Amino acid sequence: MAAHTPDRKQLAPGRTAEGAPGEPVIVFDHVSRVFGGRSGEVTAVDDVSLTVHRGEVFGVIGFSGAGKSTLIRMINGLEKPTSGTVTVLGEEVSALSEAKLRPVRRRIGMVFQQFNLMHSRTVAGNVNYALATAGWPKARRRERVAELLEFVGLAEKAKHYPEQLSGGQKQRVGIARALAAEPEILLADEATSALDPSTTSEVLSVLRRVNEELGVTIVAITHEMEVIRSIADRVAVMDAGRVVESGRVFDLFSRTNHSADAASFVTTALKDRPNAEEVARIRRRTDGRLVMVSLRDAAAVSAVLGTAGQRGVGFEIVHGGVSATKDSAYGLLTVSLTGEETAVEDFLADLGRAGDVQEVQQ
Ligand SMILES: Nc1ncnc2c1ncn2[C@@H]1O[C@H](COP(=O)(O)OP(=O)(O)OP(=O)(O)O)[C@@H](O)[C@H]1O
Repeated sequence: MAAHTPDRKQLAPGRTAEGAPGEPVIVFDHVSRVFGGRSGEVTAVDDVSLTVHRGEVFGVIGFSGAGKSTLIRMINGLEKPTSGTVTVLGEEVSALSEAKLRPVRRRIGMVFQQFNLMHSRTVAGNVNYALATAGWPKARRRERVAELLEFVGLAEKAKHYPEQLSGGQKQRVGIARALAAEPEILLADEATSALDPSTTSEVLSVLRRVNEELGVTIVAITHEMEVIRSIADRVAVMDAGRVVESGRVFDLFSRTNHSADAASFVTTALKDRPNAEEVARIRRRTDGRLVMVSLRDAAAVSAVLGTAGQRGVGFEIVHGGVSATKDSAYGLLTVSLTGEETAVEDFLADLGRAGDVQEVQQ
């Protein structure tokens, strides 16, 4: 991609050498969006403040209706806040007229759940059209189209029409088109929600390369935990318009003490936590004390579990799972502990130093 991107390194350097995030590129400051309707008002986004830094992949996750689409649409000015400000690449987009928004929008690409390709144009034609719209001179477009299709692995499909492609291939064309004019930010609106699991991973790996190789900042909204797990650095969990939890992906997945609002989403989405029905089933066959232990440091937790026998504590792993995020493995085990109360207390204190421990309440 170097041919037309001589200043790409200065433009979008991604993280610094030390791994610290770049400067803020998207800032939501106390943003609310209220829609009026016949059946009353809906607060789609409710007092959201968050910052996305250059070079990161920021995920926004939540159930349908949580306000994710409204939030992402405010980044490129397709939606305006009712109150608060949205600043993107240094411009307060929430205050800009359509005409003044145009140059900012050129620096932001977008991919959609339903791909939104033009069916009467070939794959190359779709990408070329985006370049033409962005004002690229004809002489430079052909080479740029080839470069983009090469990047998304579809060089040999240039002359095909969208209907001849699989869902994953269509979305890769969507990504090539979104990257055409060298955006600094890419917005992905449920980019993999229409795809099956294998094509989802193919598209996610292209998005990861867009971030890592081109240094493009990505905001991905999704209801799929898998998307967050595999590409995001940080995540905000939305519920009823509010951000109920945010932070590094690993921290969110490995924590047991979620706020009440976030807990309902997180426990539903993460299968390593027993739901109420599973807890009831476990309780029927064990009368031990049930605790959830996060494996932030699996070796440390294993070392403590290994001392159980000699301390007179019996333990059984009754539920759990270990998965990989973008950076590392995390896991959550539910164990049933039996033995003298003081021995169990003592053991739990050590376990709490190795991991994050929470008593199962239900
Ligand atoms: N233009 C609109 N007019 C009225 N209400 C709207 C409008 N857009 C969104 N809403 C309402 O705002 C709330 C949040 O919707 P939004 O689409 O942002 O959520 P979401 O998390 O993206 O959900 P989904 O994945 O289903 O799109 C919903 O209650 C929705 O009905």
